Amino acid sequence: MTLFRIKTINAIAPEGLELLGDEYSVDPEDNNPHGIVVRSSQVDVDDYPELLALARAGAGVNNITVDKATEKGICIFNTPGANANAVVDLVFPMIGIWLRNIYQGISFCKSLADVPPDEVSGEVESRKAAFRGVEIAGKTLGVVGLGQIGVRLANGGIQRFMKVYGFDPFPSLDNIHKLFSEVTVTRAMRDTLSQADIVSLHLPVNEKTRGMVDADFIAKMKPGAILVNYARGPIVNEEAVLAALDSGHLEAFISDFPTPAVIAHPKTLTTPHLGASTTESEGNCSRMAVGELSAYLHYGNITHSVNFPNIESIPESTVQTRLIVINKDVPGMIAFVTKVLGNHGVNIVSFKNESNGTVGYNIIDIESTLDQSIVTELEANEDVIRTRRIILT
Ligand SMILES: NC(=O)C1=CN([C@@H]2O[C@H](COP(=O)(O)OP(=O)(O)OC[C@H]3O[C@@H](n4cnc5c(N)ncnc54)[C@H](O)[C@@H]3O)[C@@H](O)[C@H]2O)C=CC1
Ligand SMILES: O=C(O)CCC(=O)C(=O)O
Repeated sequence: MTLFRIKTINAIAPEGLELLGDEYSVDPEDNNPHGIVVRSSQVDVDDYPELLALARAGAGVNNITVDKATEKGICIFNTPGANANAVVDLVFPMIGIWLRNIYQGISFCKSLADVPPDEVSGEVESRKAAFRGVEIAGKTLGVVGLGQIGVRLANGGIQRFMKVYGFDPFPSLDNIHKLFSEVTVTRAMRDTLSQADIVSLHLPVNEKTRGMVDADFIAKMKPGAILVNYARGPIVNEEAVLAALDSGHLEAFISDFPTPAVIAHPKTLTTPHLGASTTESEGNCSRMAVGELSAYLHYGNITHSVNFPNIESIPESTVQTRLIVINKDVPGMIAFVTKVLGNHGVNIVSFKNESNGTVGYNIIDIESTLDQSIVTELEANEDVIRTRRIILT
């Protein structure tokens, strides 16, 4: 029997979707789903009246109306780290492609297709000097954003015999602990920028970082440095970058977010938002997204939400009803919920609460059914955002 309707948007790897059992329908055409799995397409949660949760199979959630979702009690997940290796696995080759003039070298080889066969090796040897490059080893890498991707990139730089500097204004302890000790973490961004031959961006786009890479940012970079953007297009002020490429202050701009002006510039290399596009990464993201979504839909448990607190509670076998109360994070809500339930003689087996400063989330296990009238009473409180009654079988 179908309990939950899932809508997929974009190509979601089957490895994850296959984990959903018979209780789920999965349909890209479903316009009234309980859950959504999406990659980079724009999603406005207002378009889905019964939506409970959305999982972004990836890291960035700038394509989703997260603030609206919070107001409506819709849980938004992402899949931290699931595609990080794929990004790192592309950024280093892209830097190498620029430094070693690979692109020009490949075009040159293609141009030899019409040359008589006995002349090809002569042409190769006599003209290859034009494509001489420089090595990654020995260069200094600056990583802006030491999250899942940034830490792997910084460590990868050390493994490639680079000097590595990194900056992050809000580093998580988990990520910092994974950094190799050879990486220098600077307290100010300018100290990373001023040291680096190659600056790579690995931070989210938000109201604080939109346009962050402007003329001032670029002026703090070493003359002749290379800028790499595999984070998000709008973090970079394109005009400032193009001006710096023209003046020579930047040697090159390597980006996953092509625009007409960037593509047209001779000192750029672009890929079509390919950072996460590997079989392995798509499988990882899909499996993680589906796991998060099903734990939420079945049990109300939360891991890796970007707008709700993390919380997990395993129900006792005697529990019949799991009541979820999602509320604004204001004082007195636990007392309010327990009072309403107590007034109606409801025996609480387990009460678990977490908050993230904006949303309070309560998992309340009950050994009986729960009347709709009690839920209605809870929902009448203006600080209650949403409730769910999950019947455990
Ligand atoms: N090109 C692609 O296909 C992909 C792009 N991305 C982009 O890369 C971004 C980073 O991904 P993850 O490392 O997985 O995320 P993450 O959340 O693990 O790390 C982001 C880091 O950026 C830091 N940060 C925030 N504001 C900052 C600022 N002003 N300056 C420096 N650091 C700042 C955060 O503190 C955090 O440590 C994502 O938000 C996404 O936009 C992610 C995956 C694939
Ligand atoms: O799913 C994709 O291809 C894009 C991945 C991405 O940009 C992200 O995870 O933030």
